Amino acid sequence: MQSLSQFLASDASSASLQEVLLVTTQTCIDISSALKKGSLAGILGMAGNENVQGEEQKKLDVISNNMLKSALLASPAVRAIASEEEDDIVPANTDGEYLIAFDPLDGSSNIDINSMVGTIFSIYHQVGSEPATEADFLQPGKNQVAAGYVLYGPSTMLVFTTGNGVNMFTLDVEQGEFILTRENVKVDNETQEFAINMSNQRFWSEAMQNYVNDLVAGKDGPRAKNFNMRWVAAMVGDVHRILCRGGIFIYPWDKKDPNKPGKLRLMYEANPMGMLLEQAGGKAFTHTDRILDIQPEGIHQRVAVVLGAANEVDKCLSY
Ligand SMILES: O=P(O)(O)OC[C@H]1O[C@](O)(COP(=O)(O)O)[C@@H](O)[C@@H]1O
Ligand SMILES: [Mg+2]
Ligand SMILES: [Mg+2]
Repeated sequence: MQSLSQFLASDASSASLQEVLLVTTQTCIDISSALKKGSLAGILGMAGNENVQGEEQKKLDVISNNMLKSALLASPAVRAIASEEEDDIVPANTDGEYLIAFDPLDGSSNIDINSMVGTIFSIYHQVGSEPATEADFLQPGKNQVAAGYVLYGPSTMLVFTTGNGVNMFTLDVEQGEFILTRENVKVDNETQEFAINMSNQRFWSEAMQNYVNDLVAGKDGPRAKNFNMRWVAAMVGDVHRILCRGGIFIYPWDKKDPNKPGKLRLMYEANPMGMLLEQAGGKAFTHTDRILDIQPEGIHQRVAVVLGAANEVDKCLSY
């Protein structure tokens, strides 16, 4: 039974990257404990604010953001952070080597129904020698040195990569540490399961409507096989299912709100999940581009996402 710190020591990560990963994941253990208390701690419900993207913040969005922020800013290895719940980047230590972007609580609409949520993180090298600016964060996802998530489900799981494959850890609640429980996860090239929010169907491109119609047509349609559908409403839960048993996840471009051509955030959601999927042998694209190749224009940028089983992603894009 290998603990996270033992694993990291053998994973060829630098001491400072190990430090950043340990601080991040230890804070997620604290977030997990807070989530377990739920209503008893008076932490459910709305915070009464909006984030920079005009989304209403839940109390737990703010609590988990503040927990990660204060832990990471105190770590000497951290140069700056960027968060879905912060308007701007927050500089940390001038000698820090790493930039951390995170979605402190993904799927926060699930909190009030006691369903799956998670924390997603993405780590880059600081490039310049000056105090960090937003421009330092605007690196394509292929520059990530590590990426992962912590899923707060029936058990709390850590899934991450440092570019040497994807490994899964389960929180041992008694010991308060993550234990390696699944090594070198791979996603099958083929699948019969898709995830998309069907209620947006009328807003999608014609090509996306045709693709999903053909999935739903099952054995009687051009794909000649039946597909199952799942939607957790937390990307972290949908991606975890794909890493565990395969599938394709799509949050496509839609015309519902012209200011939001994609819903998911490039830096906090698409890039870290894209790196995980590629490391597991899958693919991650927008409608046209490999997600990890996108040159970000802003830290809160949104993109369309098609990720999962390699052959199914190719099939989707071929429409
Ligand atoms: O409301 P919808 O359309 O089901 O969208 C769900 C998607 O939105 C997100 O919840 C956005 O994440 P946040 O909770 O961090 O804003 C994704 O995790 C998820 O895939
Ligand atoms: Mg999210
Ligand atoms: Mg969030």
